[in-house]
Amino acid sequence: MACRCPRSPRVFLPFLYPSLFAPNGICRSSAAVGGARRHGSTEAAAPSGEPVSSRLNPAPDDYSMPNFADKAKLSIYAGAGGHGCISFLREAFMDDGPANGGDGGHGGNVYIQAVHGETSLHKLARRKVVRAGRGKNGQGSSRSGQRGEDVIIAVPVGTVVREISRDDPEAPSRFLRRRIRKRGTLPAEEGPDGEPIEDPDRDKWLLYPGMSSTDMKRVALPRLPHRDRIFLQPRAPVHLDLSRPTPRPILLAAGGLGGLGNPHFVTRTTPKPMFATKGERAMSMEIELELKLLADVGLVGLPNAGKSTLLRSITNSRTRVGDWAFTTLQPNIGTVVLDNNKGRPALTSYRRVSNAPQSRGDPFNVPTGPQPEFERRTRFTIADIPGLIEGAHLDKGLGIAFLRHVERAGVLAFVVDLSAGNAVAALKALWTEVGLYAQMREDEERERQRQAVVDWSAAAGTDVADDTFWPSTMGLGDDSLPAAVDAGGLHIAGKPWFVVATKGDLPDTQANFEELRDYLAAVSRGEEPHPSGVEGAWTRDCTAIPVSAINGQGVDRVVHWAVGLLDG
Ligand SMILES: Nc1nc2c(ncn2[C@@H]2O[C@H](COP(=O)(O)OP(=O)(O)OP(=O)(O)O)[C@@H](O)[C@H]2O)c(=O)[nH]1
Ligand SMILES: [Mg+2]
Repeated sequence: MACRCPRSPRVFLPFLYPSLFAPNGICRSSAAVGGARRHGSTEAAAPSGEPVSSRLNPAPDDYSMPNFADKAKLSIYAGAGGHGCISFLREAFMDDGPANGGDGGHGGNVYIQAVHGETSLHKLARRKVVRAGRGKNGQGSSRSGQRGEDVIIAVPVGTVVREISRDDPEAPSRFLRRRIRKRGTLPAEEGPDGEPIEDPDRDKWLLYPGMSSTDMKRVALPRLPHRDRIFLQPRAPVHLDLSRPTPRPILLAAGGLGGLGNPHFVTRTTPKPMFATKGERAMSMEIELELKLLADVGLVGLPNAGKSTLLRSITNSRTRVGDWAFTTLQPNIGTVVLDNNKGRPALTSYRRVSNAPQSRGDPFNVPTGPQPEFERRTRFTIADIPGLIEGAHLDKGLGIAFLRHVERAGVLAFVVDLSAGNAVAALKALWTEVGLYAQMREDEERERQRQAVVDWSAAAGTDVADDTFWPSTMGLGDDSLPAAVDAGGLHIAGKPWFVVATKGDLPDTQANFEELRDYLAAVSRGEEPHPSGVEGAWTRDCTAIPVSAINGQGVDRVVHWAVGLLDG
């Protein structure tokens, strides 16, 4: 019986209806599979004329697609402190015993920690709200309330955390209290008509519920005792660049202090205090998380150039491959194993181990004895991102935002299809987009730094003492962007790079390759400017490696060359 599925344009079929191409698909027709999927493929054909699927030339439905998100916005709420308790001992023959109200428990803190094993922010993007536990109220018989539960937000290594806003309801009264402590009393001009303004701490007290309203008005409350915070709230705005795993969680929002029970206020004149303090209200914060994958080599290319096939050919990745543009819709990371510790390594490579102190204010930079300067590299990672098209910076195609995942790569590999027009023009177009992306990032970073100069400390509820302890901007990586903010695009153009010329197996590609090779030789000699046009960019040894990734030919050279550049 004839297939009842309409014959759509071949290019879109596998993308929209991969099930039609499944080995057991209902409407699978050999014409559709053989024709739509293969673009100039040189693979062996079965006697029926249908191409043989292989790992490097897989069916469109033969791929793995883990959940992935590289951005997330979170509202985080620290826990409020539990209230102190007003209670008196009651026992047989003692109906009016001493005060024995317990203290309230402190609120839970919210921390963040970069850990290996996390690869995406999709769970956090869905979660949206993170709340630490509230401290429990104190109880009679001097029983203190339980502390609220802490929450640790686990993020992948490579995550940048930015504070958007914070709300600390305790900040104004903490600020006033600090001034009172400094000057002894509130300045007269701060009250209306020169009257001293009402005690800002009045609403911090809990009064015994059995008191009459007149007693409540008349009760003489002592001065709120000064209490040091156990956890110092980081200064606003928080900016963390977690480009390494953090050995300990980093505090984002500190929980409120628990209230004090009535025994704290026993004095000779007030032996039976009918009051206790409330727990502090919790602070909340809006943060933005941005994941910049940390791969050693980043693949950059036009759509359909063969990036994913190349990744499959040198790693065990199961990224999707297809003969249409934008097959890849999210970044994929593959690992090239140089030494699986089972015999002779494929390649001997050493990577430099940084002994230098980590950048600005890293509180975890505890030297742990002498370290070797080099260590053996047993593997390296490659990131494959969606294809870039000309005008991607104007949001054409999938835009240029995915370049953030190769921004921190040690080496860039430009993948150019030799069968798809002039390779030199393609390379220049790619570099133009990369250059514009670099410019955009630097502008963004400059703007962010300009905003961070504003002193938010009083209004934002910062604990003054923590200025000395915790810088608002902390980079845990040597390559964090702020250092390169005035780099004029060099933070990307300064990286070592090379070109992988794919589909070399197709006819009439040799002349194209030779033109590309001659152009790169001229760039290396300094006769041609760097394709991005950036002054001082890396042009030391620009080369093009011809490969036929679909047949696995020439790809070993890509690995060797990449390792050579990574080793420096
Ligand atoms: N003949 C030949 N075809 C290749 C080669 N490399 C890839 N292809 C084919 O080119 C098409 C596109 O390959 P992909 O690896 O999906 O290309 P991509 O650059 O990842 O594409 P996007 O994900 O859309 O950016 C597929 O049909 C591959 O089979 C090659 O070396 N030779
Ligand atoms: Mg792809």
